[in-house]
Amino acid sequence: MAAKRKLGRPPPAATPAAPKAKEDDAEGLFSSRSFADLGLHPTLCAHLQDKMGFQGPTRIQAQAIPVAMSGQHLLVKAATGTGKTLAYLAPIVHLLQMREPRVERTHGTFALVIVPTRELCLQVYGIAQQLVHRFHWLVPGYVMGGESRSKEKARLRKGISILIATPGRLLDHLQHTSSFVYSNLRWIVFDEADSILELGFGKAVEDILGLLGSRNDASDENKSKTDPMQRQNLLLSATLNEKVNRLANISLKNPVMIGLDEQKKPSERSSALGKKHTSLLSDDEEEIPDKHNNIVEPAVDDFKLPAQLVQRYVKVSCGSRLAVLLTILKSQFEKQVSQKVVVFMSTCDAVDFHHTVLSQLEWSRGLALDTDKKQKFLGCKVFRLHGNMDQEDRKKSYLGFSSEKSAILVCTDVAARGLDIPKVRCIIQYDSPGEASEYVHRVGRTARIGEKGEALLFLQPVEIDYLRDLELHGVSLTEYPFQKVLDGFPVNGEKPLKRKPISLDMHPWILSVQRTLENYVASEATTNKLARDAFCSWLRAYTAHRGELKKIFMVKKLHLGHVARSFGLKEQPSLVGRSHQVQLKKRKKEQKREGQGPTKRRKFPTKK
Ligand SMILES: Nc1ncnc2c1ncn2[C@@H]1O[C@H](COP(=O)(O)OP(=O)(O)OP(=O)(O)O)[C@@H](O)[C@H]1O
Repeated sequence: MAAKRKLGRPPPAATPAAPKAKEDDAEGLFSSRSFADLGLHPTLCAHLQDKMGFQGPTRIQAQAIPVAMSGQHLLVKAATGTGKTLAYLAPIVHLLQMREPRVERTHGTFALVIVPTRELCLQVYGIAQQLVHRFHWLVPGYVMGGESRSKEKARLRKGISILIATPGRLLDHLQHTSSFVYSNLRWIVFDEADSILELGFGKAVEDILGLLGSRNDASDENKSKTDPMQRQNLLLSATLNEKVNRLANISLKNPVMIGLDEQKKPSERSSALGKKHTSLLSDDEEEIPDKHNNIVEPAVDDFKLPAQLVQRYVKVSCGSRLAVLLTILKSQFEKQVSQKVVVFMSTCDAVDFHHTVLSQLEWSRGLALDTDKKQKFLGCKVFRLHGNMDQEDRKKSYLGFSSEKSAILVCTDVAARGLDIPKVRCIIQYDSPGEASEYVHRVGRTARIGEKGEALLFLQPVEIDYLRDLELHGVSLTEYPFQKVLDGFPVNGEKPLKRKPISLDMHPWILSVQRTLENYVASEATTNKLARDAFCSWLRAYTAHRGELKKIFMVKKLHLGHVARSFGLKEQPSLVGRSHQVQLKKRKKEQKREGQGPTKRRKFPTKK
């Protein structure tokens, strides 16, 4: 056991190589060290243990905290839900609380944490608030899109020691809030660094680093505004990519790397970093640093997923997708009343439509035809979350779902990054995520910090090659036993005794759910409009898959009548808008070229 350090004594300087938690077993989540062993202040250690319930650091924390306290730049890649937030916040709080003279609000901002989404901003702010509980002179705060600028200005004027921010709003304040003091800035943290760049904040990040004088290639004029010698930058994510390389090249000097390429010698790293500064704006190959300049290897990378996560896929034909989703959710909540499920969709309109269906669809119990007594198909609360909601609704939804014991959250990828919602048991990816890294973050909302978790990916038979793409990243899924789930449901009040093999689309239960769904969508004008809008936006999103994925998610292989069916529509809505017309023309041209006639459309049984 390492000797305990004295109060206030600076921690020893770390070596460039990340210190390994020697006593830890290789696969375990937790380190065998204590927080005190890592050099954290006793008051902070006591608070972590007694008030936050953390008995000891996770392995990633045991590796990162001493390095962060040593003042070195840091690049961390670690699986979702392994405690990366504390890995950077605890050392910041530790170092700030012991600062002499004591930190005051008029000193402005010392630590800046940049995050990609508003919900993550609130979440990190919440953790910072807990951590400073015993150090009342440290003030955390946040600025983010959707909030009142003038109120934020007032808070910045008063002074915020640890500022959590989304990039756009931060840049806005850096440019327009003259009372924002950042001359004492010591830390810049990029949490979910790859996502910040993927979401198109590259230019904002460049401007932020420029204004803060924190680019390796900053002009002398900018550098003199602050004290870059004191600056420490940290980049973290469960998935790092080529773009992060560029950000690392711009903002990190001789970083210690944790969780990636640990064999690479420090000398290689430093020479790599010093050589070339690249832009965060372009995907142009020219801009990509050569292999020797890379911090994050560009090769296909294995993603680390929580070992206890059960990952499965269900193969469903397009027309039955929604009936199958409803059936799976029903079965999940019947098996276990108290649980939380997150369902990922590709577009905001799809979230709005499915949220309405999941929360409002009614049925006659057992799908018996002779009873008028209707009840909700799913009994639990359903929340929604996407980027087009207004800020108040977004906050309510996120906090509402977080505090429920039993609920469903229907959301876009706005909820995929970093969110730590307690007790989420199952992640359903109803629409495929596209990039494998997004898959990792979506499923990472469950099985956090050693808890159990399940993930289920919906795939159409024509999309099944996506499994191979995931396998390239070390992610492998097994098939979900949906037939068994179906067998558990009664039809016309009875569970069929002996079952002959029957196709899923023709199964009486699925047909009945589909009928219920279509009648509901047809009878409710608002839901019908939601369904049509969702249909159009879903198709647009489907055509937007990038690169290699275009070969798997091919819009020309879709039967639009079946797609309509998956939105509870009896007929395909007319596709308005230029992009659809272009798409249709393209489809026809391609069919002609391939010598096919228009796809034969199968008729579905009409409803009575
Ligand atoms: N040392 C610890 N002991 C117990 N629980 C911890 C510890 N550190 C963090 N946690 C808890 O683990 C959960 C996950 O932490 P956190 O959100 O920081 O993970 P993460 O690695 O940032 O995940 P993601 O990559 O998804 O953002 C949180 O609920 C947090 O409170």
